[in-house]
Amino acid sequence: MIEARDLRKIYRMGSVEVAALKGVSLAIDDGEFVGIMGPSGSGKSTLLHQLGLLDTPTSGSIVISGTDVSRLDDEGRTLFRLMHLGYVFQDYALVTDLDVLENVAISAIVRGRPVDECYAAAREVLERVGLGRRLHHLIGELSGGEQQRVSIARALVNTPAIVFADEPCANLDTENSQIVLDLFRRINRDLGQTIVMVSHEPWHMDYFDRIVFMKDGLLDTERMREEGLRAKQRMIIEKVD
Ligand SMILES: Nc1ncnc2c1ncn2[C@@H]1O[C@H](COP(=O)(O)OP(=O)(O)OP(=O)(O)O)[C@@H](O)[C@H]1O
Repeated sequence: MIEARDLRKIYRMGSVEVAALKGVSLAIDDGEFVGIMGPSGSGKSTLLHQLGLLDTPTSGSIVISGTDVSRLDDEGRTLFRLMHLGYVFQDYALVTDLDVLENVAISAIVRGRPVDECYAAAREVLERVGLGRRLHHLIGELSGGEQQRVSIARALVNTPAIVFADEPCANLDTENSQIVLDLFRRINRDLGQTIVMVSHEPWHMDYFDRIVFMKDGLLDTERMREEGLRAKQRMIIEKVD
């Protein structure tokens, strides 16, 4: 589904250069729920932004569903994002002048689908995230957790190949974070939705199929090996119990 090779990203600010990614290669399979974790400043968001075509790497290649997206021009990237990818951000990024249903439907409308079909799809996906009774509420009338569920519905309405989520629980309390994570887990299991999510909360680890640990702009392979062993041990202990 996603194959990234030797991704490097250097941010330049005047004469200062920050190497945020120093050669990251990874593959993500169809239907995986992958967490990107690691300390602050390790390059998690930068990696997500490159994989999600929200930014362009300094070098390296990314192939998504067989398309070498690193070769696309700006227009091609915009179109690819629109047709194949969905996004959930920590600040929800919803349109406050529109109601819940419109916020989700508009994402399908801009893709050129017939308007009736877009509203039907928006209703269906809002039911799925448990907001079927909030269709005509304005965004300001919803809790943070509900707003994040609207943005998840918006990300899903076009049945994207991959949903990218950058710290979607950063502004939520534990209870709402749990609701959002349970929802992601359910969407992943029921729809086979591929999800790539950045998080820095250790308790989120239980929700992911696999975790990509970052450290100082590189994959933290040592940590990944340790966590893999820990998971294996847990499985053995559960079997013995
Ligand atoms: N637009 C930018 N311009 C310059 N430097 C940047 C930019 N974005 C990120 N960086 C730098 O790149 C490095 C990686 O940042 P990134 O945001 O990817 O880390 P992160 O692991 O997501 O951190 P956090 O958990 O704090 O969000 C950091 O040193 C950061 O200061």
